[in-house]
Amino acid sequence: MSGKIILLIGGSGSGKSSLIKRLRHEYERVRFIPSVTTRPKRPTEHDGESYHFVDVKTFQQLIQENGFIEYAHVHRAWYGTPRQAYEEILATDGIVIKDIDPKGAAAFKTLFADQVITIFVSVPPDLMKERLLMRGDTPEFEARLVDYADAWKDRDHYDYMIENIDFEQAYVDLLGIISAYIPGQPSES
Ligand SMILES: Nc1nc2c(ncn2[C@@H]2O[C@H](COP(=O)(O)OP(=O)(O)O)[C@@H](O)[C@H]2O)c(=O)[nH]1
Ligand SMILES: Nc1ncnc2c1ncn2[C@@H]1O[C@H](COP(=O)(O)OP(=O)(O)O)[C@@H](O)[C@H]1O
Repeated sequence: MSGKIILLIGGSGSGKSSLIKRLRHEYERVRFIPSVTTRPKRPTEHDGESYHFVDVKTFQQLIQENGFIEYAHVHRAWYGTPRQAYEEILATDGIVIKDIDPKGAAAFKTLFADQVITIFVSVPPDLMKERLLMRGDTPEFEARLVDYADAWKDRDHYDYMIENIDFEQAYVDLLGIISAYIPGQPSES
């Protein structure tokens, strides 16, 4: 297996999804496989784009069928990485990017070792709070900030760290880390 998995770790509102969205827009060879979650869908989300939204019973069934590479309980919901789609990409020289919680990142490193590149996306807590409020996240808000404080303590465990204050700069920093792994040129769209 020669594919690469880029994992973005960071608190809610650190900008992981925005960085992934921009990268996918510019580099069509970078794949994104939506995870499966029991979290309620946000008004701006569509099923099958950011996530596949399922109920807890369906999630449990997928666990029993060995449908996940890893799964974890984060912020009151379950999240799982679909096994089949990942294994297909990893069997080729594909590149896949995803955001994941620290436990999931550790599981990926154990399973796929050097195929995995972990990047911690940091953001000052006051900006994070502002962005979450702008996104309309009021419930579970404090829990998300506490989780970020925990993740920050472990930031040295990751291969790289980028700071997302200015989005363009953060994106350039991300590209600087991963462009060597992206085959071909940016897409023209
Ligand atoms: N372990 C694991 N964590 C995931 C997966 N998908 C998303 N996450 C993480 O779950 C947390 C919550 O994600 P999300 O509901 O999108 O909230 P947001 O980070 O506030 O936008 C984040 O830390 C994600 O990186 C997955 O498949 N497995
Ligand atoms: N550098 C930035 N400056 C201002 N707003 C940002 C920046 N990065 C992300 N955002 C905004 O902050 C909110 C949370 O970003 P998002 O990418 O959803 O974070 P995450 O996926 O890490 O939870 C979104 O509304 C996004 O547009």
